[in-house]
Amino acid sequence: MAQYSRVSGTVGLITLLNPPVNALSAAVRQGIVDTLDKALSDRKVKSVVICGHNGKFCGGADIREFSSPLTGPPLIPLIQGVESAAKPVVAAIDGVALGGGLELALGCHYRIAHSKARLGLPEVHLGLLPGAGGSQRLPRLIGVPAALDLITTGRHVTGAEALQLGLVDKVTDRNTVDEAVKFALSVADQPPNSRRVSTFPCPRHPDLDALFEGAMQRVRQRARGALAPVACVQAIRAAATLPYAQGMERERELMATLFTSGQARAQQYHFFAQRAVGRWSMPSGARWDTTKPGAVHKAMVIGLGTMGRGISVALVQAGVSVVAMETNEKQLMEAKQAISSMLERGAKRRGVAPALDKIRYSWNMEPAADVDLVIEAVFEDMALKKKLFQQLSALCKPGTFLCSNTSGLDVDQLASETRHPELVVGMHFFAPAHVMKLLEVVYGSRSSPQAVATAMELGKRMGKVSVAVGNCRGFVGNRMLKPYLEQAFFLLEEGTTPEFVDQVLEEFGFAMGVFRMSDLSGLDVGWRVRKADGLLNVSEGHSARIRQGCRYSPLGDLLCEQGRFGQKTGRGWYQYDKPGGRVAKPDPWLHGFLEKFRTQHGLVAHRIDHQEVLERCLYALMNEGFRILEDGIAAGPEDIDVIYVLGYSWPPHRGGPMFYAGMVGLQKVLERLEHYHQEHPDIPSLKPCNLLRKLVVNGSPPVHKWREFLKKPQSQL
Ligand SMILES: CCCCCCCCCCCCC/C=C/C(=O)SCCNC(=O)CCNC(=O)[C@H](O)C(C)(C)COP(=O)(O)OP(=O)(O)OC[C@H]1O[C@@H](n2cnc3c(N)ncnc32)[C@H](O)[C@@H]1OP(=O)(O)O
Repeated sequence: MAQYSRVSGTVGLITLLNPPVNALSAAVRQGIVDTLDKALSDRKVKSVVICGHNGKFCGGADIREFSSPLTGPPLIPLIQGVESAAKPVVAAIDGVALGGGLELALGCHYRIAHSKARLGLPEVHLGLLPGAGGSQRLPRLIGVPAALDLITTGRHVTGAEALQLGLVDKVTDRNTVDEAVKFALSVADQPPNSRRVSTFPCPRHPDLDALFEGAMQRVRQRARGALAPVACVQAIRAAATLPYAQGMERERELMATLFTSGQARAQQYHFFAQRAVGRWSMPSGARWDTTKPGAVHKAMVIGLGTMGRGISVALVQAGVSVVAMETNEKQLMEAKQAISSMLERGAKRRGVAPALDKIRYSWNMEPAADVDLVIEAVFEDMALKKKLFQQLSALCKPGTFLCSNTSGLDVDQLASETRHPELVVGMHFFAPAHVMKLLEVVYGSRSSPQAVATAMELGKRMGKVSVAVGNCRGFVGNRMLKPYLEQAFFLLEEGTTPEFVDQVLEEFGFAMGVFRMSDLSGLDVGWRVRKADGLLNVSEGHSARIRQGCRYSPLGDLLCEQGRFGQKTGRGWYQYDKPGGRVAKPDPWLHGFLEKFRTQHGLVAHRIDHQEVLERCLYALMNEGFRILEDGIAAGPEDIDVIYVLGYSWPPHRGGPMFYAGMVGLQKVLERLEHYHQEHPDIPSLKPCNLLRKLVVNGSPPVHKWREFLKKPQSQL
């Protein structure tokens, strides 16, 4: 709804009221129509201010309403009504003005913003475009290049940047509504005719064709296969080339296509899933809303390789004092330099001073005695980590949380080395740790709810989306990755090439196909893990393609034996112009090697098509996701999907693997898995999991109902 009052004698004040972000629900839209009517018909009112309750202007259209038939006054004519008002209307922008919220402000005749307010048109992240006139008014106000940037990236700008762009008329550090009222008094006598943005000509640009071509190329590269960014560019092109009314018609057409698309549904699901994972629970019955996190003022990071450096930066940027530790003095010095420059670059980007005084460096463990939390980020070696946890347990003050940045080792084993296993959790960061938004928080069988709450909260302070998951090999993300990688290797054995597999996966929307990714992260990483797992030993009398009773592809191991570790050695699944080179080129040597391998093992290459690559890689991965749900390692499909989109570059417009399984149809996923498992009975990951069967038997319910089919955890509280 919206509240109305008259202030300072002649200013009609409309306050949007819909906590927490004053989204433009049907009731709010009706409220605006009614209160604007009141203000315009009140003779004592000379000008109008629109603001939001509780320091937030407006978070945009109410996204929850998009999944049911639209009711209440539509937004486009409402904003048109504001713009055509005969009395000056001023938007007082505090907190946020996003999406429809900013579009409403663009319909006002003046915009006054707090310097720290955040303004933006983030609809592209919801699979939409700014469809309430935003795509037509913004370029008219700030020019085509700036509008292209804001609308296609969905990025937020501060009030200060908005002023530079010409998006707002004034910024203030004082009370925004008071300032807006003063401003409204000052313009009360000025007819708003010349202030209607829809009547502005779009600022000219010397080479529109080149500008739009470049923009189209960028969006297609950034989000392969996503419809919304392309539609955003098309809508802005309409603003630049057509009269306003025709531009609005084009905006409406493009929006109608997006609005009902599966991609929009997927991206809106992802929006709410990111928020839902914050409401975590553990099998013990412990929950986010009944557990208080411990205070973390000071933390220690042990091991300053790539991960440790990124974690240290993320902690410092979150305001935590850090002791960064590394035993090797040379590495410690290198790390210090690298961390300082990362902090300086980050501070420059955010327009603040670098908090270099928040971090100190140590080559020994002694400072651990005085910290609230330790994150170890040493080499992925269980024996090494165990020893470290023993030492920490003896050294730390009572109550210090001990966290491991392991990407898949057993958290319970680490906890069992300590005197207080309840204080131990996994904090699995993703590289680069100061950039990537995902954090897997891994609870072991003895982790206390408070330890989990502390890690979850710390992740949030670092600007991450934290997902609580159970303890198993690889946790959620890496456990699901295993069958996906395996399928890709098997497909090579059976007849295809790394280029074709990557092309299919990239067309699906992954930023990088599986082989390019493997070259980037280094083939030796998985090789070392397989060695530790005893997978490199061929049992006597058995084929090299069977290990531990299941089908196994030795291809990755054979490449490693040749020193082909990927980009860093200049050779891997592809060839590069030099070690460290980034441009992957098909490698005739590898094609020959694959042929030789097939001959050696009596394999006859067959034609593998696009569908088979996609289905075998993705359905095997989804199948493992269903197993993870069945095992209670993830509390719900949203947790898995958020992990995959934020940590494994699953395309957001496909929602995540579990959401995508629902989009494809669970029946179809089951049938195809059955088909492939029949063809390859020696690949257990292709055997459809029971939960998938159970969901299909129960009519393939939508993803938000799957939790009803999961085993209920037994509360032990
Ligand atoms: C037949 C077909 C016809 C088709 C034609 C159709 C034409 C239709 C025309 C309609 C035109 C509409 C055009 C406008 C579109 C939009 O405006 S889309 C929305 C754009 N806005 C956003 O994307 C902003 C989303 N929100 C945020 O980014 C953040 O929430 C925030 C505002 C920056 C606040 O962040 P923070 O303080 O961290 O809080 P959160 O935890 O994120 O949010 C708190 C709760 O509020 C919920 N929420 C936030 N925004 C919205 C929203 N816009 N709608 C609904 N709900 C919202 C959020 O989910 C949190 O709640 P919980 O999920 O319960 O935790």
